[in-house]
Amino acid sequence: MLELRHLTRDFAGRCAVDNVSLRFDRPGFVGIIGRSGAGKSTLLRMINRLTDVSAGEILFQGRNVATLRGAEKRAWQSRCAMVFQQFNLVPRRDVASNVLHGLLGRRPVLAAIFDLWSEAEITRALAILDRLGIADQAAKRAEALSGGQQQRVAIARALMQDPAIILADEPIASLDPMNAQIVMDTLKRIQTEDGRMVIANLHTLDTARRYCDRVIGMRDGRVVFDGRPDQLSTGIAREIYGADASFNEAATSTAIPADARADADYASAMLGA
Ligand SMILES: Nc1ncnc2c1ncn2[C@@H]1O[C@H](COP(=O)(O)OP(=O)(O)OP(=O)(O)O)[C@@H](O)[C@H]1O
Repeated sequence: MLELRHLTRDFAGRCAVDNVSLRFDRPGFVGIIGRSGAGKSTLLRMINRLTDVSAGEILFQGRNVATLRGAEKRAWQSRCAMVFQQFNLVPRRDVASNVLHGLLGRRPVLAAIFDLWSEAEITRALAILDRLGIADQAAKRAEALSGGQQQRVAIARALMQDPAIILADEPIASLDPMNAQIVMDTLKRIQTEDGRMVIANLHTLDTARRYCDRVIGMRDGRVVFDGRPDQLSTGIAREIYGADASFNEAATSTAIPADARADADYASAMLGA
């Protein structure tokens, strides 16, 4: 489905991503972990073409998308929607408009300038918000919502693009544990129910272990681990994070409660599950 071949990115002589080759044969929930500066964001941003590649190929269904330009590049960007740590919504616009903005890459310029959405598009945006448990927020300004709600709006905007892949760059790093859980549960649900691929940069090991089918560990721009979460031993984690014998897993914990029934119930209620 997606293959990265010898993907490399240099910034002024410094190699942020160094000759990374990875295959993603089927949709799954992939977590990328590593210390700050390991190259996780640069890797995701290259896949989405927000950052140009210095060398290498990004093959999606056999076609190299790393060299696309103009409309073809925008079409690829709608196939692999990004979700960011800071949500990147338009704060003063209402929630429904923010979700509809997911269609901007596909619209004629004039229709986009005047926000000319069809009834079918509006109905779809509201249905997505409903699915994510935030339909009642549709008319509010995005800035009036909590961080967790804003991130779900960002996910709804991504879904509006009907992407094959969702690239999430530290999607829960700005959220408290309860909201972090709701957002991760939302991404997981989208992955399993829709069969979309989710690739998420995660800053904590426990989240990667809990949600991912596959974990990729990066260090200094290179892939140093690629396996199942149960293969992520403390020793391997040490290697990924470059920590010495004093490495303590708790230091990489978001503290999403591992077994908190009340939180799980709350999350399910919020998701309308
Ligand atoms: N636009 C840029 N210009 C110059 N250097 C950059 C740029 N973007 C990233 N880098 C450098 O590339 C390296 C990898 O950064 P990147 O943000 O990809 O790492 P990361 O693993 O996502 O870290 P973090 O979790 O802190 O975001 C770092 O040394 C960073 O300073």
